[in-house]
Amino acid sequence: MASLATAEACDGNTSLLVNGELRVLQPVFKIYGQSHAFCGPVVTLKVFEDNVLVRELLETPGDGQVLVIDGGGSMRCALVGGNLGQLAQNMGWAGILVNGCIRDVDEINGCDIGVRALGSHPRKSYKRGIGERNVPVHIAGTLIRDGEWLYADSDGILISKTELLV
Ligand SMILES: O=C([O-])CC(=O)C(=O)O
Repeated sequence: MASLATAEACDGNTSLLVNGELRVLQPVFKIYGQSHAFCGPVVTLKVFEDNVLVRELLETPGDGQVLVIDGGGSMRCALVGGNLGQLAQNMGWAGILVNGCIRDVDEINGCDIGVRALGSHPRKSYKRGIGERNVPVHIAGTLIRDGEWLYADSDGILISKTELLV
Protein backbone atom coordinates (compact mmCIF):
# COMPACT_ATOMS: atom_id res chain seq x y z
CA MET A 1 0.00 0.00 0.00
CA ALA A 2 1.27 3.51 -0.80
CA SER A 3 2.18 5.30 2.40
CA LEU A 4 1.42 8.91 3.15
CA ALA A 5 4.20 11.33 4.07
CA THR A 6 4.60 11.57 7.83
CA ALA A 7 5.48 15.29 7.71
CA GLU A 8 2.32 16.07 5.75
CA ALA A 9 0.30 13.87 8.07
CA CYS A 10 1.60 15.89 11.04
CA ASP A 11 0.97 19.23 9.33
CA GLY A 12 -2.55 18.25 8.34
CA ASN A 13 -3.64 16.66 11.61
CA THR A 14 -2.64 19.11 14.34
CA SER A 15 -5.77 18.44 16.38
CA LEU A 16 -5.07 14.70 16.40
CA LEU A 17 -1.51 15.40 17.56
CA VAL A 18 -2.87 17.56 20.36
CA ASN A 19 -5.48 15.07 21.53
CA GLY A 20 -3.08 12.12 21.30
CA GLU A 21 -4.91 10.18 18.63
CA LEU A 22 -1.80 10.74 16.49
CA ARG A 23 1.60 10.19 18.14
CA VAL A 24 5.16 10.50 16.89
CA LEU A 25 7.71 7.95 18.02
CA GLN A 26 10.96 9.36 19.36
CA PRO A 27 13.57 9.23 16.58
CA VAL A 28 15.62 6.31 17.87
CA PHE A 29 15.17 3.78 15.06
CA LYS A 30 17.46 2.84 12.19
CA ILE A 31 16.03 2.20 8.76
CA TYR A 32 16.40 -1.24 7.15
CA GLY A 33 14.66 -3.14 4.35
CA GLN A 34 13.80 -2.15 0.79
CA SER A 35 10.65 -0.31 1.72
CA HIS A 36 11.53 3.05 3.28
CA ALA A 37 7.91 4.20 3.40
CA PHE A 38 5.30 1.77 4.65
CA CYS A 39 2.13 1.70 6.67
CA GLY A 40 -0.52 -0.66 7.94
CA PRO A 41 -2.55 -1.83 10.89
CA VAL A 42 -0.43 -2.81 13.86
CA VAL A 43 -0.09 -6.26 15.40
CA THR A 44 1.72 -6.03 18.74
CA LEU A 45 4.01 -8.51 20.38
CA LYS A 46 5.87 -8.22 23.68
CA VAL A 47 8.89 -10.48 24.14
CA PHE A 48 12.29 -10.32 25.79
CA GLU A 49 15.36 -11.83 24.11
CA ASP A 50 13.17 -14.63 22.74
CA ASN A 51 11.83 -14.66 19.18
CA VAL A 52 9.76 -17.85 18.98
CA LEU A 53 6.51 -15.85 18.94
CA VAL A 54 7.96 -13.53 16.30
CA ARG A 55 8.40 -16.48 13.94
CA GLU A 56 4.95 -17.86 14.82
CA LEU A 57 3.30 -14.58 13.89
CA LEU A 58 5.33 -14.05 10.72
CA GLU A 59 4.29 -17.53 9.58
CA THR A 60 0.70 -16.27 9.38
CA PRO A 61 -0.58 -14.08 6.50
CA GLY A 62 0.49 -10.48 7.04
CA ASP A 63 -2.20 -8.90 4.84
CA GLY A 64 -0.27 -5.63 4.80
CA GLN A 65 -0.05 -5.36 8.57
CA VAL A 66 2.95 -4.06 10.53
CA LEU A 67 4.40 -6.23 13.28
CA VAL A 68 5.41 -4.11 16.27
CA ILE A 69 7.75 -6.02 18.55
CA ASP A 70 8.49 -4.63 21.98
CA GLY A 71 11.72 -6.40 22.82
CA GLY A 72 12.26 -4.22 25.88
CA GLY A 73 15.02 -2.35 24.07
CA SER A 74 17.46 -5.22 24.61
CA MET A 75 20.88 -4.65 23.06
CA ARG A 76 22.03 -8.21 23.82
CA CYS A 77 20.67 -10.25 20.89
CA ALA A 78 18.68 -10.03 17.65
CA LEU A 79 14.95 -10.71 17.46
CA VAL A 80 14.73 -10.71 13.65
CA GLY A 81 17.25 -12.01 11.12
CA GLY A 82 17.42 -12.73 7.42
CA ASN A 83 15.16 -15.78 7.53
CA LEU A 84 12.41 -13.97 9.38
CA GLY A 85 12.80 -11.00 7.04
CA GLN A 86 12.26 -13.29 4.06
CA LEU A 87 9.31 -14.93 5.80
CA ALA A 88 7.72 -11.55 6.51
CA GLN A 89 8.13 -10.52 2.89
CA ASN A 90 6.72 -13.80 1.57
CA MET A 91 3.76 -13.75 3.94
CA GLY A 92 2.75 -10.23 2.95
CA TRP A 93 3.70 -8.19 6.02
CA ALA A 94 4.21 -4.49 5.24
CA GLY A 95 6.90 -4.05 7.85
CA ILE A 96 8.40 -4.78 11.24
CA LEU A 97 9.24 -2.34 14.01
CA VAL A 98 11.62 -3.77 16.61
CA ASN A 99 12.25 -2.15 19.98
CA GLY A 100 15.45 -4.17 20.04
CA CYS A 101 17.94 -5.48 17.52
CA ILE A 102 18.01 -7.34 14.21
CA ARG A 103 20.82 -9.25 12.48
CA ASP A 104 21.73 -10.34 8.93
CA VAL A 105 21.41 -6.69 7.98
CA ASP A 106 22.49 -7.20 4.37
CA GLU A 107 19.82 -9.88 3.88
CA ILE A 108 17.15 -7.79 5.55
CA ASN A 109 18.08 -4.82 3.41
CA GLY A 110 17.32 -7.02 0.39
CA CYS A 111 13.80 -7.87 1.59
CA ASP A 112 10.81 -6.07 0.14
CA ILE A 113 9.47 -4.91 3.51
CA GLY A 114 10.16 -1.99 5.81
CA VAL A 115 12.14 -2.69 8.97
CA ARG A 116 12.97 -0.35 11.85
CA ALA A 117 15.13 -1.40 14.78
CA LEU A 118 17.37 0.16 17.40
CA GLY A 119 20.42 -1.46 15.82
CA SER A 120 21.99 -4.75 14.87
CA HIS A 121 23.48 -7.51 16.99
CA PRO A 122 25.11 -10.73 15.78
CA ARG A 123 23.73 -13.02 18.52
CA LYS A 124 20.46 -14.90 18.13
CA SER A 125 17.81 -14.83 20.81
CA TYR A 126 16.55 -17.54 23.13
CA LYS A 127 13.95 -19.98 21.77
CA ARG A 128 11.67 -20.43 24.76
CA GLY A 129 8.38 -19.24 23.36
CA ILE A 130 7.66 -16.71 26.09
CA GLY A 131 5.80 -13.48 25.36
CA GLU A 132 2.41 -11.84 24.85
CA ARG A 133 0.54 -11.07 21.65
CA ASN A 134 -1.89 -8.25 20.94
CA VAL A 135 -1.10 -6.37 24.17
CA PRO A 136 -0.49 -2.61 24.44
CA VAL A 137 3.22 -1.84 24.26
CA HIS A 138 5.19 1.26 25.18
CA ILE A 139 7.92 2.06 22.66
CA ALA A 140 10.01 5.18 22.08
CA GLY A 141 7.84 7.30 24.37
CA THR A 142 4.62 6.13 22.74
CA LEU A 143 1.84 3.78 23.75
CA ILE A 144 0.96 1.51 20.81
CA ARG A 145 -2.18 -0.62 20.78
CA ASP A 146 -2.95 -3.59 18.61
CA GLY A 147 -5.08 -2.47 15.65
CA GLU A 148 -3.79 1.11 15.54
CA TRP A 149 -2.12 2.31 12.35
CA LEU A 150 1.60 2.82 11.84
CA TYR A 151 3.02 5.15 9.19
CA ALA A 152 6.77 5.17 8.57
CA ASP A 153 8.94 7.00 6.09
CA SER A 154 12.40 8.57 6.00
CA ASP A 155 11.27 11.34 8.36
CA GLY A 156 9.89 9.20 11.17
CA ILE A 157 7.21 6.92 12.50
CA LEU A 158 3.62 7.81 13.41
CA ILE A 159 1.01 5.87 15.33
CA SER A 160 -2.62 6.75 14.64
CA LYS A 161 -5.72 5.53 16.41
CA THR A 162 -7.42 5.20 13.04
CA GLU A 163 -6.40 4.99 9.41
CA LEU A 164 -5.33 8.43 8.13
CA LEU A 165 -6.82 9.71 4.91
CA VAL A 166 -4.28 10.91 2.38
O1 LIG B 1 16.17 -17.28 13.88
C1 LIG B 1 16.52 -16.26 14.46
O2 LIG B 1 16.80 -16.21 15.65
C2 LIG B 1 16.62 -15.00 13.70
C3 LIG B 1 17.45 -15.22 12.51
O3 LIG B 1 18.62 -15.38 12.58
C4 LIG B 1 16.78 -15.22 11.22
O4 LIG B 1 15.63 -14.84 11.12
O5 LIG B 1 17.46 -15.58 10.23
